[in-house]
This record gives sequence, C-alpha cells and structure tokens, in this order.
Amino acid sequence: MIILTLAAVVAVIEPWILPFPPERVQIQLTNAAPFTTEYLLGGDKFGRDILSELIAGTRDAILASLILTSIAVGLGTAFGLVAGYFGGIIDTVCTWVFGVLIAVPGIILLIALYTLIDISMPVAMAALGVLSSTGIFYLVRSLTRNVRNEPYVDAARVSGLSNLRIVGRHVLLAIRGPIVILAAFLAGGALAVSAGLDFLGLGDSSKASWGSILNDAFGNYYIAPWQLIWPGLTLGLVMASFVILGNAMRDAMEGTYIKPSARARRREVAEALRHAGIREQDREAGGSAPTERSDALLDVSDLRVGYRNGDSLRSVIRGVSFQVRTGEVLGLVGESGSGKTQTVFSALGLLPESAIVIGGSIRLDGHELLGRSERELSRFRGAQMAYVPQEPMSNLDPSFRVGPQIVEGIRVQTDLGRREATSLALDMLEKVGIRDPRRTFRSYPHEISGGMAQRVLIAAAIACKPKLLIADEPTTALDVTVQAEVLDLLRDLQQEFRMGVLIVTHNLGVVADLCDRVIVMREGEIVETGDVGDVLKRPSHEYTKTLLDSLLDEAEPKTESPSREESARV
Ligand SMILES: Nc1ncnc2c1ncn2[C@@H]1O[C@H](COP(=O)(O)OP(=O)(O)OP(=O)(O)O)[C@@H](O)[C@H]1O
Repeated sequence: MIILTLAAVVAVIEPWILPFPPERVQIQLTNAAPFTTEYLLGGDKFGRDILSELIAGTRDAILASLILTSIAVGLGTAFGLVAGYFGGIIDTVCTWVFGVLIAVPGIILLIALYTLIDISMPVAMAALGVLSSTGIFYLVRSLTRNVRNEPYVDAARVSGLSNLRIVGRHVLLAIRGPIVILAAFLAGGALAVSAGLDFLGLGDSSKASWGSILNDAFGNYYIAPWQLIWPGLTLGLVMASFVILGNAMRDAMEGTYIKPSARARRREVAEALRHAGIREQDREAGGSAPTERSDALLDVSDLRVGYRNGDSLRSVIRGVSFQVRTGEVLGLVGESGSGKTQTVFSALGLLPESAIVIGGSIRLDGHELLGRSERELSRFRGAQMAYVPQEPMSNLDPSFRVGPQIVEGIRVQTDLGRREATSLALDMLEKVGIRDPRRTFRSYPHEISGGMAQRVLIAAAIACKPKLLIADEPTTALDVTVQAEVLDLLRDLQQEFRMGVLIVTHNLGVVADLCDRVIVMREGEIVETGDVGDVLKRPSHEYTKTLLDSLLDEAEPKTESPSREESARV
C-alpha cells in the first residue's frame, strides 16, 4: 500500500521533483556508478540520470495500469451482472460476444497496431482493457448466477425494488470481493504489459518509460550490469505490491461472497435443462388483462405448475384452487414436497425460470398476477402483498445494516423521504417487539439473533400495510420459545391491520393456533379444506388424519403419506 501510494504521488508531482530533466545528457557521467556522483542512482549509457528517468516514467506506467484496469473492470462487471442476473437471450448474446473477444490474441494485436498505425499508449491500453474484460465478465456472470436466487435477493424483489437497484446494490455488493481482487491482479499485469511494449521499442521513444530504461540497461549489460537493478526493482516492487494488495483484500473480504444455496444450485441445473431446448413459461396461464373482480383478496383458481423432466413434464401443482379473504388467516399444510412453496411462489412471482405455469389464474384483489412482468409484479409486492420467509437470516443482505434494508423497501413503496421512512422503520421495529429498535436498526444481520431477524423481516413486510401477508414456514428456523412469540406477534398484527394471511406450515399445531381455515395439500393437490375446527375435529381425508395423529403423538408430522388407493377409500 505504501509503495503504491508513493508511486501514485510521484506520478502526480513528477515535474516538481525531477532532479534533472530526464533527457539531459552529461557525457562525463556516462555509466556513472550509483551513489558516487550527482546522479544518485547512476548514469545510463548516454549519460542521463537514471533516477530522473524512472520518476519521469512513473506517470505513464500508472496511467497505463489505470486505463486498462478501469475499462476491463467496468465492461466486464456491467455485462457480467446483466448476463448473470437476467439470463436468457441477454446472457446468450453477451457470452457469445465475450467468447469472441477471448479468442483475440491481445498482445499480437497491439504489436500489429503499434507497428501499422502507431497508436498512442492510452488507446493501446484501452484496447487491451476491452480484451481483458473477458476474465472479469465470466467471473462476475458466474458469481451473479449463484447469488441471484439467494433468499435475500428474492426478498428484495418481493419488497418491490427494481432490477437495477437489486443488481447494483445487493448483487454487486455480495460479489465485490473477487472483482476487487482480480482488478488488483489486472493492474499489476497492465504494468508488465505496458513496460513490455516499451521494452520492445513500441512505445513513444521521445519519453522516458520503465520499459525503455530496462531496454537501455539490457543493451549495456556487459559494461554496467547494475543498471538493470533500478528499473527491474521498480517494476517488481510495484507489481508485487498490486499482487499483495489483491491478496490482502481477499483475506479482508473473505466470507463476503455468499455461497450459493442448495436451492440456487438446483435451480441452475434446471435452468441448464431449459437452455437445452426446453420451452419457457407456458402462456396459457393468466395474462395481464383485467379480469372480473372476485370478493376474495387472493383468488387462486385451477393453478397448474410443472417442471420439464427429460422429455416429459412433471406436474408439481395440479389444479389447486382456494381463496383468502380480507382479515382471514388461511393455513396451507402438507408434507414436504407437497407443493406449498410452489403455490405461494406462483403468487409472489418467485418461481424459478425453469418452472412452467401450465394453466390457471391467481388474482390479487381482482388483478391477475400470472403472466405479469417483473416490473408489473413489483407494483403489487410490498404495498399489496408482502412475504415473510422461512429462513430469516439468509433473507437479510449480510452486506448492509438491518435498518437501511427496511428503509429501502419503504421508500420504494411510498413517497416518504429518508427521514420519515427511517422513523416508520423504527416504529415498526418497536411494534414487532424489539426492545431497542435503534440498536437493531444499526446492527448487521450477523449481530442479531434468528428470532430478532424474523421480527425484523415481519416489520419490513408490514411496514407498508399490505392487504395480504404470505408467510412461508415463518417459525421453522426458530427455537420453540421464539416460535410461540413469533406466532403471537403474527396473530396480533393480523388483527390490528386486518390483513389476509396465507401461512404455509407443515405443523397442524400452528394451524390450530393461528388459522381460521386450512387447506391440506399432498402431491400437488388439495386433499381437504375447511374451517380449522371442523378439519381438526373431523378430518375426512386419511392423510389429514395421519398428520393429526403425528401431532397428537407429539412427534414430528409423518412425511410418509397414505397410498392413493388408501386415500380413495375414505
Ligand atoms: N426448481 C425445481 N425444479 C424441479 N422440481 C422442483 C423445483 N422446485 C421444486 N420442485 C418440486 O416441486 C415439488 C413441490 O415443492 P415445494 O417446494 O412446493 O414443496 P413444499 O410442500 O413447500 O415442501 P417443503 O415443506 O419441504 O418446503 C417437489 O416435488 C419439488 O421437488
């Protein structure tokens, strides 16, 4: 860091600190030894001061490094983010263009350009920057693909943030570590390349440069071998400083890159299948045309969702229909894999790209949600429907303090200024039972407990007073005492705000505690629905009885469902 700062300072104040003009020749000091004459580092074979030449070459060396690195990082990062985040055709085009760039032999091209049209150093470095952006592009693209399905990115999407903001703030911040490190290595490499070109005599011969000093010393090797030391040492020290800086940054930022979750990896595999020729969303569903109004707040009708499995389509939601009314709490229960999350993700617009909505409709307050673009959906999320996820910790962006994440969502959904949004966020934190809202507001996610993180997410979800709150297993990741507190909190808030609540759970105890009505799902279908009291007292389906039995046994709900034949007998 000290060496790099020194080099940068020398580059700026170079004209004022030169001991001698670098081109001044004193024949009597030709090959003068270092520390013996007025030339501190000695004289070169023409009688010029080596120290003055080194100082004079610093500005161009740093400039070359800056131009190449900033163009490579700027281009690679921008296109990598866009390709990785949006995928599809944008990704295909970007990957193709950068694939072509990677095949261009940069140094040979530069030598040809220098020889044929005598380009200037900044132009040469800019051209090399464009060619070097491929490494950054592929790095950023792959990191972005891993991060884009992380729960906290989904959470940002659900809170209504635009894609630009999500990419610029949440994704870029999560992946910044590796980019900074690669940029430091690129900067060192750029120095070597520019010195190498000058060494070959391709640069501006009227100006002193580190490469040309090295070249002069090399030609004079048998007479004054020590002349190689100074340019070699300067180049080596600055390049090594860049590499050490890169390593130090990697150590400092270790852990800031969030590893892809199993879910994200599963999605990537599915996405690869889609690229192998699988059709995108089936547009039979929904559409954005206005539809007839229904009394229900959320009206899901004949929803069918599937995933391509080789040549066949595997249905995971098979004709699901239900309604959530204003002020009502509806529980969605079922064994693992029964389709609860896929159902609520269909409403929230969070299904992975590989999902195919085969048919049906989901209306929120009379407005069809299926088939809408991200931009259109963001008008509904946050203000109209909000989401409380299963894993509170992974739904908070670890790079930001808790408070600004709530404020950000509020400001996107309302006209409030920063100050008012901050005060609303603090009020909400207090409302969800956080004792010291200001302290929590200023904390990073890793500084708060899981229960507190879930309270924070509930505060963020209800801040804009949504009509519908969707909670996906909101207590599963919490310990038992905290579970009860969070359920109490949800009940109180639901009554205070008169929200419709759709709560996903595999736990009939939660249903009994919180819900007015319940839907029991199995293998993508609804097998039983009704008022909680009726369903729990007189379950009509064998599978519901199995779930109830496991609850009464005080055991985990059984995940083995009765066979279809057995169910059919009921
Ligand atoms: N990306 C995907 N690709 C293929 N199949 C998927 C994908 N995501 C989910 N599924 C399948 O959809 C079905 C329903 O999954 P879903 O996550 O909705 O279940 P769930 O009832 O919410 O289970 P859990 O309680 O374990 O979260 C499962 O069989 C699952 O394997």
